[in-house]
Amino acid sequence: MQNQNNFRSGFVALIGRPNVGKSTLMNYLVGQKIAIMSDKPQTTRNKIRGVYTDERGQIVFLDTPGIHKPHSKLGELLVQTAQNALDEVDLVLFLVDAAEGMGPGDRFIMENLKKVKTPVFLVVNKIDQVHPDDLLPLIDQYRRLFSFKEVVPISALQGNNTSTLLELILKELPPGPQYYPADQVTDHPERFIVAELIREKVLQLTREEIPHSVAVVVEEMSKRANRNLIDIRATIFTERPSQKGILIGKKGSLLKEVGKRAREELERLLGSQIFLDLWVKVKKDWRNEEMLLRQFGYREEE
Ligand SMILES: Nc1nc2c(ncn2[C@@H]2O[C@H](COP(=O)(O)OP(=O)(O)OP(=O)(O)O)[C@@H](O)[C@H]2O)c(=O)[nH]1
Repeated sequence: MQNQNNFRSGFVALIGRPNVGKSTLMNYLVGQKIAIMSDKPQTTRNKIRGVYTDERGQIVFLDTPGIHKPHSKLGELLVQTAQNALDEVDLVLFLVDAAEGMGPGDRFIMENLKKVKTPVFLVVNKIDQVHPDDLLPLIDQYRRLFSFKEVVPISALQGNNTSTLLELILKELPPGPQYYPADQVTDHPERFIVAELIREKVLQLTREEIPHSVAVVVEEMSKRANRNLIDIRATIFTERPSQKGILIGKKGSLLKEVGKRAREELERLLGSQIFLDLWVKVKKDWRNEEMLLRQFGYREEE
């Protein structure tokens, strides 16, 4: 039984330029291979979470979209989301890349952070790639521009100093409840990737018959206790009933094929057995409604 009085919990936003290692850190801390890592920037575009739990407390990580200068209405929405997220959390982790050094993107983020009241930790990642002598001058550079509550150098890839980071985070969080069961995979980064992957299979199999406006929402994603199996329930939204018919196909054959291809690829990607439950629904004019945009994960238009 956890001691309710000492148990701490709260929400922590992870921010940083693309490629600084946010997903790697989340994966390391949460202990599962969840977010897809890649060398391509902007793989994690929407607001997503990982949950870390131990006997001391629970940290709910919000992997906010990168704060960058917006180019479209949806882009603005994205930056606004990031900004709102930062105001609502208990702590902000600002991740930077020790090997890359400080860039204009970092300065832009620090300018935005000045508008936020939440305490900020500077997390200097990829220290395995720099000489220790170069670390202090780099940290000084950041410190001159912003007043950080803590500065923690780490290697998310190798796990160096990550336990210190956890300790400092937990110290910063208020006493609170356990929001999520310890073994639940919920609202994880891969939801977005799962949705994108299903959408890709739909487009591959339907060609011109289904327009690119088709949207996929992952409604539920949970890991079965003590088993390497993830249950995923997802809905494919089309604009017209006729498209729904096409997507389902004769006796459900097309939908079945979409599900089969998506499942096989997801199993490879996530290294886990997948039970995929796919639905098709008609949602008229979803593109025009902001509410639905939210639901669909603030996806930026190509
Ligand atoms: N050497 C080294 N490489 C790292 C470390 N952390 C992350 N990387 C690498 O940096 C690259 C980007 O890492 P991600 O975790 O995908 O970065 P991200 O910040 O989540 O990127 P976006 O999702 O695009 O915003 C990957 O190739 C990682 O393997 C680290 O501590 N050391």
